Amino acid sequence: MANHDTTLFSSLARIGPQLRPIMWRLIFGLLSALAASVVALAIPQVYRVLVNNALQPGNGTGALWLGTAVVLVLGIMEAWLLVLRRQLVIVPATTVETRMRTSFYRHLQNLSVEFHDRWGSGQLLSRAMSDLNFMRRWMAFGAIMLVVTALTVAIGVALMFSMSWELGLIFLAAAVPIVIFGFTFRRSYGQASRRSQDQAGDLATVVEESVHGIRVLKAFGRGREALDSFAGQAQELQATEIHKAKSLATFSLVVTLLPELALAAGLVVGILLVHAGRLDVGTLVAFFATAAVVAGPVESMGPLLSMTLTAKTALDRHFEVMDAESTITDPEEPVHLGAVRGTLEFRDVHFRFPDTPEGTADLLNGIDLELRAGETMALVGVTGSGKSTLLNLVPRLFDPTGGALLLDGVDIRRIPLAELRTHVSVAFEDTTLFSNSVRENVLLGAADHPGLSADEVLEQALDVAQAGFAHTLPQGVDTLIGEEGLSLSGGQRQRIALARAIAAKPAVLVLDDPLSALDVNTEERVSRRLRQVLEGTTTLIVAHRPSTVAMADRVALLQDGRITAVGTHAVLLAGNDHYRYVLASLDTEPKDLDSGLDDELPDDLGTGPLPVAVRTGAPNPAATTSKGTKA
Ligand SMILES: Nc1ncnc2c1ncn2[C@@H]1O[C@H](COP(=O)(O)OP(=O)(O)OP(=O)(O)O)[C@@H](O)[C@H]1O
Repeated sequence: MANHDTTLFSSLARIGPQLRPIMWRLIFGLLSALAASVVALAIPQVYRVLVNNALQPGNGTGALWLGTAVVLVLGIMEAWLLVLRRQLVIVPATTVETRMRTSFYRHLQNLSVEFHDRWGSGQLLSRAMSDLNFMRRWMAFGAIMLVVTALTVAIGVALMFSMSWELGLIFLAAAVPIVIFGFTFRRSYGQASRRSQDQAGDLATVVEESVHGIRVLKAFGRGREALDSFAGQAQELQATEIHKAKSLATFSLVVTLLPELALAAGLVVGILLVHAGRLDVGTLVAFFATAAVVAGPVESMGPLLSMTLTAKTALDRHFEVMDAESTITDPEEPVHLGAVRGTLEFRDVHFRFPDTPEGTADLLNGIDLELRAGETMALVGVTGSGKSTLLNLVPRLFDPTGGALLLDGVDIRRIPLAELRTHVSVAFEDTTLFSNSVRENVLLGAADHPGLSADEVLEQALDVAQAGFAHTLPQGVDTLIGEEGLSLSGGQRQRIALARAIAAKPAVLVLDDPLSALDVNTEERVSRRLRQVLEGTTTLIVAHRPSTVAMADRVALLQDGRITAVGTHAVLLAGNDHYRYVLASLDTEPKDLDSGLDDELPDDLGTGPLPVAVRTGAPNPAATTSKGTKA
């Protein structure tokens, strides 16, 4: 996944296309910083004239005042040019950062579940936030100052040579070890920088996971162990940071000390040259004033180089993600379904996870299953048999490694992804709610429905999922829920997630044990309403409880990667030993008892104006029309 062997220039060059729109402002920023340096270098030349002429005995004070005024004006110009650099680059640099962050986020959305299974969330978080922050600071300051510093040093050294080649040589001699040391510093600091950014990403993952799982950690009293493990990782990061700081300190020592030594040696040689009459005092003063101006940029070489190496690492890390290609892509020659009937066929479907060891049979090893339009099919199998995985294939969260899934006879890989996902709606057992209102969570996947307002769709979905409790929340359906909002019980969360799947009014509904956290009474009511709504919607539902199985028209038995039996509950119960065995092992109690007393809604609400057809096995014209419109 990670390519750590990129060169500094090849890595930094990758930001080129992002910079193109703001290139002119960056160039002007660079020119103003350069002009500030040139102005700073011009000031010593005024000293030279002052010392050689104005300060000579017998000369008037007029030249002294003029010289002082010129130095003052130059000083003000230098300060103004530095402010101008900031103003020129700050907006474009933050614009590039924002653009890159947004496209990073868009790319994350497009990457397959398989990618997200492999990457820690903290690694992605740190790449989206701190790495792009490093990159922006380098772009707005580091890159410009590195060029300006190099040019200032070059111009300053040329000026110093023009004043005295002997003294110039002394300073050049000091530069050689700095350059050699700079190369070794670059390599070792670059590696440490990479290590530290990766470790920071891992640490962010640990924080994210433990905040997410705080209840489990507390309940099992594992807070101490989690803290110890975190502290261990934090110390590793600290060690890397200390290593970085030490290495930067050594480099800074060299780049500060050598010019200082050169300055001392230059002072001795300079005075000897003045004594020998080969150098005038004004030039000697100007030489050392120039050396003082050049010393600043030379000393800033260390921090600037380290900033550049950190930016290189940040860009490498950014592009590692941006270069990852989604394995689940839109078809090159898409087929648009139009009105969807909702037949779903698994044809010799195979699936294995990429990390499955060689020689192991496929998890799904030749699934053949056909769901008729409008049919409710329960999927039953022992735990770990691959039921959830099979469900994930329907909205193409994973693609089969062999065989095909067909919706209305069309391979789903030939249907544009966005279109497929308007036809297929999902509710997972592990419910994810976003930090939004109930309304936004439920209407997340709901498209426009002819003749129905968003509020009506919301009400119907909440009603079917028996999620009327939402109206009793402090701000009703506008109450903020999810991670940063009100905490809901497991059963309440499940019902909101179920309402979300229903509100999308899909042709195919995929439900992964959606009622597992409900108490028996609520489950019974939800099941009854679901049965009414699901008429006309092809539904594949993983069942862990006999009551869920009872909702289905037919049951499919998943065994050893294959569908070994399909039939009604009664027929399978009478004639299939494995089915009886699986059923006997299914839960009869909810995993997270949710009393359901919070929403004692009348049971006889009727089906309301939901566009459902009477169950005939035939397609539901109303539902089909709305889906056709979405397509
Ligand atoms: N992302 C993944 N990478 C690798 N293996 C996985 C991944 N997700 C699931 N598995 C493995 O695939 C197998 C089937 O998992 P799956 O969740 O589909 O089973 P299931 O029948 O739904 O189980 P349950 O009834 O317990 O929910 C398990 O052995 C699981 O460890």
